[in-house]
Amino acid sequence: MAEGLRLEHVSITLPDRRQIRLNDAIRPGEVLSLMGPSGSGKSTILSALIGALPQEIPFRGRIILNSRDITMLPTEARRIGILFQDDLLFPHLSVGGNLAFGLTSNIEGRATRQAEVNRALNDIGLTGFYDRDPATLSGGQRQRVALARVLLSKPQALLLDEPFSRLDTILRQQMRDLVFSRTRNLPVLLVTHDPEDAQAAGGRIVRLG
Ligand SMILES: Nc1ncnc2c1ncn2[C@@H]1O[C@H](COP(=O)(O)OP(=O)(O)OP(=O)(O)O)[C@@H](O)[C@H]1O
Repeated sequence: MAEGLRLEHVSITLPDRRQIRLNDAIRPGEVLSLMGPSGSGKSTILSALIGALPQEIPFRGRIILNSRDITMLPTEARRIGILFQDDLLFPHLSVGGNLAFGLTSNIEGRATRQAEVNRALNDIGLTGFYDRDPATLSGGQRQRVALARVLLSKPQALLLDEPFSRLDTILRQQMRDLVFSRTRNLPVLLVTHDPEDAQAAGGRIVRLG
């Protein structure tokens, strides 16, 4: 398989000497759910994938994204997006300003950037939110903005780190639908404690620990 995210013979040794081993591939449009008890190494795997593993945690194996070996690349060159439980927005910028922030280097011209951000906001049901102060957003709206931000960065793979766990039941369902419908062309790795998240994702489940 050339397209997608491959973890080839990945082995990570945790500080207490436990080993995590993964040899798997996620196709574009597939969601692989990673489950396991607290401390089993789920966040450590995400750190390894984005290239942010602490020096003291040894990593072996290769990470291949769309045929490109990204194992040794710095975080910003990997083209992997990540959505967290609690995404932080710059408080001194508007919602639109936050979203435009990451675009400055690759899209020329203020009007073009603004149009691109407005398209992204429309796409996630936040039409007219460009000038809003992030402090006035609800938890669900913040998660939508975080989703728009990660999609605007045009990742080739997406990691989801418990992105639904702070939301109430109804919002959670809506956010799952939104995330999975907007990421159909990407390989997605979902870290979750919630079996319902994994069920909604509809893909395979890998258990750690
Ligand atoms: N930088 C570090 N220094 C020391 N220990 C670490 C470091 N990073 C992770 N660990 C340890 O590695 C183990 C795995 O942690 P990790 O955060 O990956 O687990 P997790 O499955 O994501 O847990 P949770 O579900 O609680 O988020 C834990 O025992 C943790 O204490």
